[in-house]
Amino acid sequence: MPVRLVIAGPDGCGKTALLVRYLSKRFIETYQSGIDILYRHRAVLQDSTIDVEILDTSSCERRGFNGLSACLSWADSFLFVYDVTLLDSAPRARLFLELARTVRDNAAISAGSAKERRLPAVLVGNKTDLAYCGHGNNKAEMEILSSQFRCRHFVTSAAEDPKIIDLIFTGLIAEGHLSIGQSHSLRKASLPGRGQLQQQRHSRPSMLALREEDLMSLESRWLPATTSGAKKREQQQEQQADG
Ligand SMILES: Nc1nc2c(ncn2[C@@H]2O[C@H](COP(=O)(O)OP(=O)(O)OP(=O)(O)O)[C@@H](O)[C@H]2O)c(=O)[nH]1
Repeated sequence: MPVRLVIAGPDGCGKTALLVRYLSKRFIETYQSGIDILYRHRAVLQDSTIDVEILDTSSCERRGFNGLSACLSWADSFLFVYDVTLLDSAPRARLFLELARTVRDNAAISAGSAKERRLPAVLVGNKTDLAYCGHGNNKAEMEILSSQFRCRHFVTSAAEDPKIIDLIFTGLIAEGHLSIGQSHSLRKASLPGRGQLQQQRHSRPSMLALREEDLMSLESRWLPATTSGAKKREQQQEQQADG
């Protein structure tokens, strides 16, 4: 049974760059954007090989709460990426973590299992090589978040830090592999195939039933944060282009 890993985060934070760096050891300037891609990979960890499926998501915030929930409920572990140069990363990362927490808790309730003590997730701040562009000063907030959700936190650069990226992915795969026996009943059986993933990007696939109050409190915060985040990023990109 392969370990399933989902990579999520705001547009352009470097999700694909991190994954490509891990898989190919290379950094490429331009990647295809706007589609989900499922990678199948065989990881070698301490003399054993582990099959891994890694879903590189796109347009996470625009697809909204339900679309992202469906991906999260498929996975064994999560990698949430944020861009260290942006000011509004902490509240946006919190939404991703809260959504993952809600999905996992509801899956545990449905399966009659105990809720997990810690989230099988890693929070990764990317683009440290661009910190001169105006570091979002998120570090303390991110540390608080990672301790609240009991997940690890790293800052790195897909452009410059291949060793840390390798450690992040191999650690998460090893963790997923260890926990798979306990938690596989919490997963959804399947994810749409690659072609369908592209077609269904903005649709609302079936998902685990979420409690009404969780849904309202999370979804109401999800949409405004998305809009303001996208606006700020556009403004920052314009400023960088002008400068
Ligand atoms: N300088 C620098 N640029 C980076 C780094 N990581 C990614 N980038 C650049 O940031 C841009 C976006 O990277 P992607 O990997 O496509 O980001 P993404 O999160 O997959 O984007 P979407 O698929 O649109 O959500 C690309 O131009 C990358 O080359 C980094 O660590 N340093």
